[in-house]
Amino acid sequence: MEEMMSILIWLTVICLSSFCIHVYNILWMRPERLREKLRRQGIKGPPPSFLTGNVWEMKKIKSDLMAMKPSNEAVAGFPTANYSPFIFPYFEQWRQKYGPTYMYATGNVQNLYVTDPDLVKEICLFKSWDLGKPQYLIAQLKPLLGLGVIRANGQIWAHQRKIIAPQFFIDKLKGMVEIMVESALRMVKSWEDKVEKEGGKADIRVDEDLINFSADAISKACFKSTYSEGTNVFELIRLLERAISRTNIIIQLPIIRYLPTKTNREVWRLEKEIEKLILKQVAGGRERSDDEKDLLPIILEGALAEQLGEETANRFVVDNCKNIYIAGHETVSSVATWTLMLLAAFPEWQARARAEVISIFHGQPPDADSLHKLKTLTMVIQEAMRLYPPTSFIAREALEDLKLGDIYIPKGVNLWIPTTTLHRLPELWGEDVDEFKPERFAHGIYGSCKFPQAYLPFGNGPRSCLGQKFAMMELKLTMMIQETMRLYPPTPFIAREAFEDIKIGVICIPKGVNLWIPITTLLHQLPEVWGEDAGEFKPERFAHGILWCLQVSTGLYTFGTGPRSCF
Ligand code: HEM
Repeated sequence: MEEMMSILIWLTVICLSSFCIHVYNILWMRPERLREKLRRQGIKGPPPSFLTGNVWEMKKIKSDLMAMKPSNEAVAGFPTANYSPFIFPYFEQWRQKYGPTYMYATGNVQNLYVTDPDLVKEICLFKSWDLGKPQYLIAQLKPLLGLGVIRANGQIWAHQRKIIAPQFFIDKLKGMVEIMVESALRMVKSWEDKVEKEGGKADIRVDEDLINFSADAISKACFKSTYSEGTNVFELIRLLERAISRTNIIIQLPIIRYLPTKTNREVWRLEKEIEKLILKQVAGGRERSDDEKDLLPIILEGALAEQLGEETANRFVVDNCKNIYIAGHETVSSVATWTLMLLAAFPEWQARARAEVISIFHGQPPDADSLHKLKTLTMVIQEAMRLYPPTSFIAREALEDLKLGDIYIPKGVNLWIPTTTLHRLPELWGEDVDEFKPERFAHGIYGSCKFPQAYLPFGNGPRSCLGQKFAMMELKLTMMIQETMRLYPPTPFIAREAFEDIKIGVICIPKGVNLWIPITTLLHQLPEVWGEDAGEFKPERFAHGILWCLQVSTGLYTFGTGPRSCF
């Protein structure tokens, strides 16, 4: 009996120590071996701590920065100043110290930060499946993205990309213009109603509306015919997104995701509900004729034709529905919001973009064929995405040992390309890198900077954004709303009250009198201001900017003018 006990004790000790060795190996030895291989090639980086890597240092650098007041220089540069050193101060500091390519660790995940343009190009254009999306992110975001096209690797990814990509070819997208216009018009109408209801002026949270607009457009593309049920799916996906963001963890141990914590239980419940709803709608959608089919049933049929089997095909549709929604709504709304902001801050570009829209569409509803003619608007959007790319990083993991340029990357290293930094490197873009200059794109992306592969709002190469054309169409259509502003500005009146007796021009205005300037009826269509053809769409009036086309310099009141103008 005693002998048995001692054997049991020994066995327990052996099991426990091998478990501890295993955990120690995962948490420290494995990343340390990767670091050693990188160090031997001359790659440097901040020294990591056990368990947390460089996370505490990142937090400290950030909190030190937050404790300081923003410099006047940064404030003065708004809205185009470089924000990257404020949001990711650790990356900027380390880049100054260790050069354009350095290593750092987040918990037990070993990373390589890359801003060397040649290496960036190699990474993006690398075709082998040995380079894929980071595995730890796949695990962390599994309930949200499953094994859909955004996170999948290897054969599974290739299958999905092959089926989904054709749905975003230009001939398929043509049919979506109508859907997008419908969503955009609904948004503008809601603004007009609000302005009217609130007596001629209203505060509008444009960013929130644009998120709803882009979500609306994606919902309709996926679930055209069962749109209202589709909206429910996307509401649940938003809840799931929020729940997952609460499970952010530093140390990557798979077991944490299986513990029945409150958040994990909520995530599991939402996952099930979403799956049930999507499959119900896809089943209904499949019964429709080919012409009326929505995106998801088409994807499902593609998956079945690839002989993936019913269960895998269902999984494929559910995951990719979530993927398309997540990839496509906040990215588009972020670019749309920044573009509107920049157009408001740079009225000369606003006028040029508007003139172009009017000259091409003559007040007619937009169609897909004419959208590509909007050269100025395209330049403006491209410059907005350079200054404010919605995706801050392109991420990859070496799934096998591989060589990129002169660097040997051991299996397990994660590569991070910071687009926000690459888009602001003076050595690539010139000394005016922080200025809003859409004209840098006058000869396309290839003529825009010394190393065009460093312009990565949509990524580049085999994993580049599938929805790029869809997004550009959506963005151009959103911006076209601007075009209607001269004849139909969202604010019909500019209102002021005289708080004292004052003199304006030759008129004495007594205290208490309210002044109403009717933008719509008078100024934007006034023949004395715009000429006898005031009521017509005439783009050429903006050919040399706003001031040139007006007979009085402040006739374009879309955003107001002077000290109380829209900022
Ligand atoms: C302005 C809007 C958008 C931006 C800036 C954007 C940006 C990106 C970026 C940076 C990537 C990763 C590229 C890489 O890792 O190399 C990506 C991937 C992807 N995007 Fe977009 N995206 C936008 C809109 C959309 C829309 C509207 C959709 C769908 C309707 C979409 C679907 C996808 C998909 C499916 C992928 C994964 C592709 C793959 O891994 O094979 N995106 N996007």
